[in-house]
Amino acid sequence: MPDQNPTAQNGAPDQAETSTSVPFATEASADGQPHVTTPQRYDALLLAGFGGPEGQEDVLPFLRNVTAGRGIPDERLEEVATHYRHFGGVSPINAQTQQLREAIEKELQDRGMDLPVYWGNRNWTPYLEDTVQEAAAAGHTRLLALATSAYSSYSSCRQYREDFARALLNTGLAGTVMIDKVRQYFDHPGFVTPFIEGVDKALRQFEAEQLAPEEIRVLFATHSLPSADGERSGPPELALGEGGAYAAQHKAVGEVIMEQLRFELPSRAGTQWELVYQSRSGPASQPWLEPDVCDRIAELPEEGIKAVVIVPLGFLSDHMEVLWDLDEEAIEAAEEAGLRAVRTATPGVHPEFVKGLVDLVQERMDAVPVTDREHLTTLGPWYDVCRPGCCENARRGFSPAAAGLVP
Ligand SMILES: CC1=C(CCC(=O)O)c2cc3nc(cc4[nH]c(cc5[nH]c(cc1n2)c(C)c5CCC(=O)O)c(CCC(=O)O)c4C)C(CCC(=O)O)=C3C
Ligand SMILES: [Fe+2]
Repeated sequence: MPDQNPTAQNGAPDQAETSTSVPFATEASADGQPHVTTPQRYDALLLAGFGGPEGQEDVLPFLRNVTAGRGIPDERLEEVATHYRHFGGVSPINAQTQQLREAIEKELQDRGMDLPVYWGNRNWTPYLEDTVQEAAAAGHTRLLALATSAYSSYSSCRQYREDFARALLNTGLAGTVMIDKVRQYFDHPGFVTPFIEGVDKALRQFEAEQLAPEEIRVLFATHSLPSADGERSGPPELALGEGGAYAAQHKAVGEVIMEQLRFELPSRAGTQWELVYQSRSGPASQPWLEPDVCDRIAELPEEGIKAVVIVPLGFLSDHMEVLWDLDEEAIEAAEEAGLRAVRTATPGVHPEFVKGLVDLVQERMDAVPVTDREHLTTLGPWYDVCRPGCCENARRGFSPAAAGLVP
């Protein structure tokens, strides 16, 4: 019998979960193609979020859920706890995911699409497991998931797929309910447009202050990962090396944003950009993706930089990683370095982003041919169905995952 414990379970998989014979290959992947080529009838959407604490007493249990079995040192957890405590123990992420859910519901309604939107989290209530059970009880058995994460890596893609598999196993719904997942949307115009607007606005501000293009640096910031997870991000056959598909996707999106802004204003050709990482945890002995945003900011004055545009490229909303690690720490690093600094907006519930997400759902239901799928980089359009071995966790063994092709 699978464990019925309703809390998030990030620990070692139990016996039932290590079996590779669990039927998670969905109908959508049955033809073995990376893209879904036959129209699909989904009967509900599953918005899969990260989750965050709702009060001081939730902070430690939440952090334990996030880090279970992941070897994050206690000092780091205590430090991260103070970030949450500073905001009354409440992360804004749950309210933001709820707003996104409402915006998606409205967009679906406006298009006459009859799909209920269920919301479940990885690390806090409402837990995915309870949500899947609720959807099934209401008769919804063909779920299309949208995760609040645009890129490929264990933390940002596969872990959600493992969460889905675990939810199905723990509720006894594996084989009854299927969960497919919308492709990673890092290069979908709906995701990229809000960033283009934000960087444009910030550059205009600095340009109006008579800063030369060469004196402005655009820093695209994303969550750091253990280097081993970076290397394994994306399907193994792509073999993208250091940083893997995760870094390659961010760099490709950064390039598209800058190209667009230089096209609008050629004088911006002198403004350079780079990809930086934030929110590193893990033991100091373990290599993580670098450079760190604050370390880079400290070095920039020597390179003649006077202002930085800090772009939260890896995130969807202004949650704690943005409000603390960027708005407090990176902004403070810029002040110490004597740099002007602006942090640009996240997609949030920008109408283009919401429309883009619903376009992705529609594309999947209609099995739109790959040649007609919106994508702004040569890496895309990303796979509908994750390939075997995609984004595997370098630190733990195999766990079954839904929404992927079984080898
Ligand atoms: C790639 C990535 C994203 C982006 C994709 C996505 O959005 O999914 C992301 C988002 C987020 N990360 C968040 C919070 C945390 N992440 C942690 C820890 C970790 N994140 C990792 C990666 C990522 N994380 C990793 C490799 C770890 C190490 C432990 C592990 O291997 O799992 C820890 C533990 C303490 C610490 O180590 O910092 C916390 C508290 C919140 C919620 C913020 C809020 O509450 O408002 C959000 C949106
Ligand atoms: Fe994180």
